[in-house]
Amino acid sequence: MILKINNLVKRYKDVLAVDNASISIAEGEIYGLLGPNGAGKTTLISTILGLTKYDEGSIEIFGKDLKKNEYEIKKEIGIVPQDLAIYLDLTAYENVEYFGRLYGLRGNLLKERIEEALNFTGLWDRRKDVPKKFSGGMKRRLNIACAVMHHPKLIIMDEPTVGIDPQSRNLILDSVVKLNKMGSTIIYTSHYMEEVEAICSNITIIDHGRVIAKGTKEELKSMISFEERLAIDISSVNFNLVDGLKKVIGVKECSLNGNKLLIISEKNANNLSRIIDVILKMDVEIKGLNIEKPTLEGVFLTLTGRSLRD
Ligand SMILES: Nc1ncnc2c1ncn2[C@@H]1O[C@H](COP(=O)(O)OP(=O)(O)OP(=O)(O)O)[C@@H](O)[C@H]1O
Repeated sequence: MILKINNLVKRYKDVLAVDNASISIAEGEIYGLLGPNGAGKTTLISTILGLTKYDEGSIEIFGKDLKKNEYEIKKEIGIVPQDLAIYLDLTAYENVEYFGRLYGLRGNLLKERIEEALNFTGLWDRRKDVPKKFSGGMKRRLNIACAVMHHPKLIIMDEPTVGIDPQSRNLILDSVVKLNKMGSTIIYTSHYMEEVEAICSNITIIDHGRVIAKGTKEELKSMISFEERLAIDISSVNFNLVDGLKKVIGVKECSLNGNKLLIISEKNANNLSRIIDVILKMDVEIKGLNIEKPTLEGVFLTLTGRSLRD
């Protein structure tokens, strides 16, 4: 395991920010930490980085106790914080160079890594510009270039796509996948479930400082996929249709709302072709069909009764 958090507790006076959390992350993963604002993601990350002291539990990184090996461990971690950590008066190139020197890189290796980091964040052509002239998304990308240019074993990204344009967002998501392929394990925190769904292999969902669910995307979704929902737009209303569809094996419920049929079937009913057959035999045309799949947002909603978004 690259990171092992056991029964971690962190209190800020009366606020229990992390409540007995246990998380294990294997090498090579893009691991998603998903939770709404205030769930405790940032606190969890600062304890992993040794920036915030915790009250109970333990943290092991690269198989070593964090408290006893903090300096050695931190050298191998790259952090992309929520707040920008770049120098607005230095050029993009000088910013990455500055961090490279801090990590102890010199000479040709330093030059290679600067070029690599600026290229894969899409900023090489803007290397001579100062970030004062950059958009929010470009500044965020420069932040990433600075944080990862030393090829750390573990990269922690704290909501790197909040409030930025879609082009920068896509570039950042692509660069996360590239960094992972280049050998880094990545912890990615977000409250955008579609991002976590797109890039993460394993996910922990936290709420009010507690781990409320963890597993692969499929495992999490199967927690709520005890039924399958199908919405069908039809050309004309035929009331015999609902009765006919209710007789199809596996159909639990069928209702008609205007020209839209909603059919709920048991999980793995495999009855789509039978359903279509029944509709077409009644001379009703199918205008559209949508199989509603379970989402991580749905998992969160089912477990907490609330949406992930503010
Ligand atoms: N320094 C602090 N002092 C007191 N309370 C704090 C402090 N930092 C965080 N908290 C509280 O701890 C809880 C967890 O906050 P945290 O910032 O870790 O959540 P988060 O999931 O990262 O949210 P966000 O996405 O908004 O950053 C919140 O209730 C927050 O108000």
